[in-house]
Amino acid sequence: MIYTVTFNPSLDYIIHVEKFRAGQINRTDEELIFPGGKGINVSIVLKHLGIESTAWGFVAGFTGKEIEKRLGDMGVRTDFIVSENGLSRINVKMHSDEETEINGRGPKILDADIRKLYEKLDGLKTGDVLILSGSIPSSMPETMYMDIMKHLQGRGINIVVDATRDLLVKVLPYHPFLIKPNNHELSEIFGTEITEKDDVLNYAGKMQEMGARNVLVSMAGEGAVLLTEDGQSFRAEAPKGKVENSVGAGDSMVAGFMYGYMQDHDYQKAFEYGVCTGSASAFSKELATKTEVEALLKNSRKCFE
Ligand SMILES: Nc1ncnc2c1ncn2[C@@H]1O[C@H](COP(=O)(O)OP(=O)(O)O)[C@@H](O)[C@H]1O
Ligand SMILES: O=P(O)(O)OC[C@H]1O[C@](O)(COP(=O)(O)O)[C@@H](O)[C@@H]1O
Repeated sequence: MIYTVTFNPSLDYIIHVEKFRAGQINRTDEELIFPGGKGINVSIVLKHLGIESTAWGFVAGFTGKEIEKRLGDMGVRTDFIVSENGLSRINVKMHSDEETEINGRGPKILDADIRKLYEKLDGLKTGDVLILSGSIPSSMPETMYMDIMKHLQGRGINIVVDATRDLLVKVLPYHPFLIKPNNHELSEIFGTEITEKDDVLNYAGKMQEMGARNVLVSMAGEGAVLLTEDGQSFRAEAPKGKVENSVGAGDSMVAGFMYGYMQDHDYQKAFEYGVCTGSASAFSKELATKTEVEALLKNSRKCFE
């Protein structure tokens, strides 16, 4: 069974403003609202690909209720912990000449809420997949993901981590099955700009030396690279298409990779599904559907040569 954990779910409010001017009144010409947060997006895309998962995490207030309701309408199974403190955030994604994002801090999560999460984690079984994804509310320690991995050590659970900076670096000694930084996040970790695929692979290798098993690095419109625990490396150009909304492309990539991997444990296939699912989401207003992913896979063979 697959479980995703989203510490800081959101309602993603996606707006289009023809010409955004800072410091002035701007008006939108299109508004969309979706449940979001990285683990939640992974659960939605897995559902689109035909795989059931359960979305765990913390929700609060009326926004939290709306997130839960919308996921239920999509057929995504949720088992959230309802926090009595504040509101789940609304993250604004503005498309104008550029894409601008303002992500909220999120509600305060109490120790009692965290204990409830650990009760759920204690029910995990050998072979389960746990996907820890996204930021944590600012009230929580940067050791949170590491603490969870430490707690689950030796239980045979495959853990995927998609997070930034310390939250990610601290889990490496606990050997996550997969990490998916983008090249900018990798650059932040190593304090140097990493843009070329050769360099990305080199730094992905350093993340492996620090303990990661498989390292998938996304590079938005430049594609991706993968370094596997059995010593293989893969590179891909990004499939070509018109970008409609790249929010959730990284999460879609994680879902696509896990879907591809679960077919027959083949890393090439996992990588191809990962890249094409990421791009299919970027080329669509909403998160990718299975039909969109498979059409892109068929038409993007050149990207993997
Ligand atoms: N502009 C784009 N054109 C084509 N594919 C894209 C584009 N942006 C993202 N993707 C696809 O989605 C994947 C993840 O995107 P990326 O933006 O790197 O992730 P994140 O959202 O985590 O930063 C990329 O590796 C690529 O396959
Ligand atoms: O938890 P964070 O890092 O603040 O990110 C939350 C945001 O990331 C998203 O999950 C999208 O992530 P990606 O574009 O990186 O795939 C949004 O749905 C959400 O608003």
